[in-house]
Amino acid sequence: MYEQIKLLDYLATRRSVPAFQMCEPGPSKSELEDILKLAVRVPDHGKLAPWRFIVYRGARRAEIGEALLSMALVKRPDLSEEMIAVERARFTRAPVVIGVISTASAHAKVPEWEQVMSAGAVCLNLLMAANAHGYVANWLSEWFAFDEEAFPLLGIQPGERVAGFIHMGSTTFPITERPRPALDDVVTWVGGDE
Ligand SMILES: Cc1cc2nc3c(=O)[nH]c(=O)nc-3n(C[C@H](O)[C@H](O)[C@H](O)COP(=O)(O)O)c2cc1C
Repeated sequence: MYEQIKLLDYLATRRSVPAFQMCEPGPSKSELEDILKLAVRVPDHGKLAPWRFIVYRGARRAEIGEALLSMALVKRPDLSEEMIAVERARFTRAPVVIGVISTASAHAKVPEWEQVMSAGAVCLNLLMAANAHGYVANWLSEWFAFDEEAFPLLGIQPGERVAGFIHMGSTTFPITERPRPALDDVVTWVGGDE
């Protein structure tokens, strides 16, 4: 499992697992505290900590799913049975969901863009910290990350934005690789020699 391997091997094989392939157990509260302590160790211009966490656990996850389903049905009363089940299960696929909330705002010295990117770094760090504790994880957003009508339900304040909902748990599925970009497609070399 991930917690036993060398950093280089980890980075070369790290993968997310789809939330619907997750199961119990998820991290305990004390493991989550350890995971969150690791996650906040990110580059953060100005030491503003322009992000915060909302940890969704236990029975409340099912209540949130029911409420999201009600909201989805108001927008799309013709939702298929399959999508009704999907909406209902949004927060119960994984044992733990952590909302990474960007609190970025205008600042005299630190561009808001940099504050937002720091929240993205927190999300990746959360995936890695979960893996280091033996759990699988996935960084999702989904429609309610962009629908401010859902924010009160999720505990998100006006003006805040969702960097991601990080799902964590265990899995019985094999973790498969996915295609990665070819370096030639994404790298421009400037200067240097062979
Ligand atoms: C900001 C962000 C939001 C994402 N939201 C979703 C989503 O809502 N639904 C989805 O299926 N995948 C979403 N993904 C992609 C998943 O994280 C996907 O499983 C991931 O790209 C797998 O990559 P990895 O195996 O390298 O971790 C999102 C990724 C990012 C970076």
